[in-house]
Formats: sequence, structure tokens, C-alpha cells
Amino acid sequence: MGCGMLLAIDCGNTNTVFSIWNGAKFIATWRIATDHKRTADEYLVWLSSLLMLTKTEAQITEAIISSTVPRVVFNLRVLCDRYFNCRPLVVGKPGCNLPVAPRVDQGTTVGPDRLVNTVAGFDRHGGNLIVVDFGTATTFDVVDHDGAYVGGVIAPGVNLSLEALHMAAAALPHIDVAKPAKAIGTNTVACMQSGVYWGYIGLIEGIVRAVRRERETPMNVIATGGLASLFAQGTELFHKVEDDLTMHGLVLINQYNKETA
Ligand SMILES: Nc1ncnc2c1ncn2[C@@H]1O[C@H](COP(=O)(O)OP(=O)(O)OP(=O)(O)O)[C@@H](O)[C@H]1O
Ligand SMILES: CC(C)(CO)[C@@H](O)C(=O)NCCC(=O)O
Ligand SMILES: [K+]
Repeated sequence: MGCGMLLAIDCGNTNTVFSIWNGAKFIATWRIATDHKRTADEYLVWLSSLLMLTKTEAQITEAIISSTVPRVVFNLRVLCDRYFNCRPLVVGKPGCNLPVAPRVDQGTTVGPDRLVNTVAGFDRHGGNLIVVDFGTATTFDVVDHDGAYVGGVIAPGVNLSLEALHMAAAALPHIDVAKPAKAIGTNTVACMQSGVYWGYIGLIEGIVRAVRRERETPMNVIATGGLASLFAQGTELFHKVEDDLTMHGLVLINQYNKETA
């Protein structure tokens, strides 16, 4: 132990996931709420106490960041620079190359998490793929035969939809998403759960059907994100659920940039 390890950071609008890798070997992962006010010093205190608690001996010498929140990148860069003495790769920024460039409208920026999912999905399953990611938003990334991101769909996230319902209607409580026993709810919570769960299943199936109709080849569907396995219980659509897809993509992109440097 003690040789150079990779710190991979996946920063979403709700949560930020840190994970540590020794080459392709997974070492540890931790999650923190995304907050652009958090400083490099605060990240370090948090990280080092978790390292200690889990008795992980990590000598971090390289880092890669995917951030859907531009403002947090500054402090994450400072963390890597000041404490790990390295310049992190930042997906979507100059200096971080992707195996295949996205093919989208000129001037458009693709969410870095979607680019990362595309790379990981293509590596594991090849081209002609739809990657569904259940995060703050639910995204569908369409991966072409050669691994290029060629567009997709952005829908409101499951928890966001539940929160909107609660915020807008005085008599509707805050609830967690769950798969209801029956479609017909016989109390408020069960009615809301049915609406969100089966509504979402309908959304996913409808979007995948429409995307497939637009393409000439069959397309497998891969699901990732915290709620993927819950929704996999309500549809036959997913070829596979892969919770670690985004992290796998970060490791691949880091490797790719080292090889092509
Ligand atoms: N059965 C479940 N019921 C409710 N929430 C769940 C369940 N399983 C996982 N989750 C939630 O899923 C979330 C993890 O999802 P994920 O990391 O993909 O997205 P996120 O952190 O919410 O969004 P983003 O990546 O955009 O920040 C966690 O907030 C967790 O609470
Ligand atoms: C859609 C989200 C919020 C999903 O995390 C993120 O990928 C993002 O901010 N994307 C930018 C717009 C786009 O991907 O087309
Ligand atoms: K995510």
C-alpha cells in the first residue's frame, strides 16, 4: 500500500460522491451533500476522518472530477492542488479528452455526468445503448454505435416530482418514493406513491419507445443512479442495473487521458 491512487469525484446537484481507486481496483467510496460553499479544508477534514475510520491507507496522487454544478469545481480543484499536489482532470473542460466526441448542436454543453455515463456504458455494453440515470434529474443518454453521445432526454427527477407535489398542495405530505403494493391507492400516501412510481414507469417506457422508434438498430437500456433498482422492479426494460456506472466512467476517462498524454 501507499502507492499512487486516484480520487474520482462525481458531483451532482444533490450529492457528491468521492471514490478512491488503486488502478482499476476499487478501494472506498463516500457521499456528501453538494454545497458550493464547502471549502477545500472542509473536504479534507471530512475525507481524512473517513479514511481513518475505515482504516484506508490512501496516497492520492491523481484526481478526476465530473461536476454538474460549476461553482463547486473551484474548491475541489483547490483540494486536489493543495492537499494531494495534483491537477485534477475536469470532464468537459479543456485538458480532459474523451475517447469519442459528442455529436450535438453547436455551442451546446452536455452535462459531464452524461458524458461519463456514455463512456462507461459503451465500455461495458458496446454501442447503440440508452443509459438511464436516476439523479436529481432523470436523464437518458443515447450512445451511438461508435460510443459517441448523440443526445438524449432530461426529465424531472423522481424526488423532485414528489417534492413539487408536496410543495404545491397543502394536504399532500412529504413522502419517500416506494413501489406501492397496488396501483389503486386507498390513502393519500399510497395514492401519491402510485402516481409517482407508475407514472415514472410510464415515463421511462414511453421515452425508450420513442427513442427506439427514431433509431434504425435495436438498443439496450442500462440503468444507474440511486433509484434504478427500485424502478427495475416495475419494468422489464432494463438490460442491466449498474450502480457504479458513473464512477467506472471516471476511472476509464482518467486512464484514457494518461495513455494519450
Ligand atoms: N429506495 C429508495 N428510496 C428513496 N430514495 C432512495 C432509495 N434508494 C436510493 N435512494 C436515494 O437515491 C439517491 C442516490 O441517487 P444518486 O446518487 O443517483 O442521485 P442524487 O445524489 O440524488 O442526485 P445527483 O447525482 O444529481 O446529485 C440518494 O439520495 C438516496 O437517498
Ligand atoms: C441534466 C443534469 C442536471 C443531470 O445531472 C446534468 O447533466 C446537466 O446539468 N446537464 C446540462 C445539460 C445537458 O446535459 O444537456
Ligand atoms: K448522478
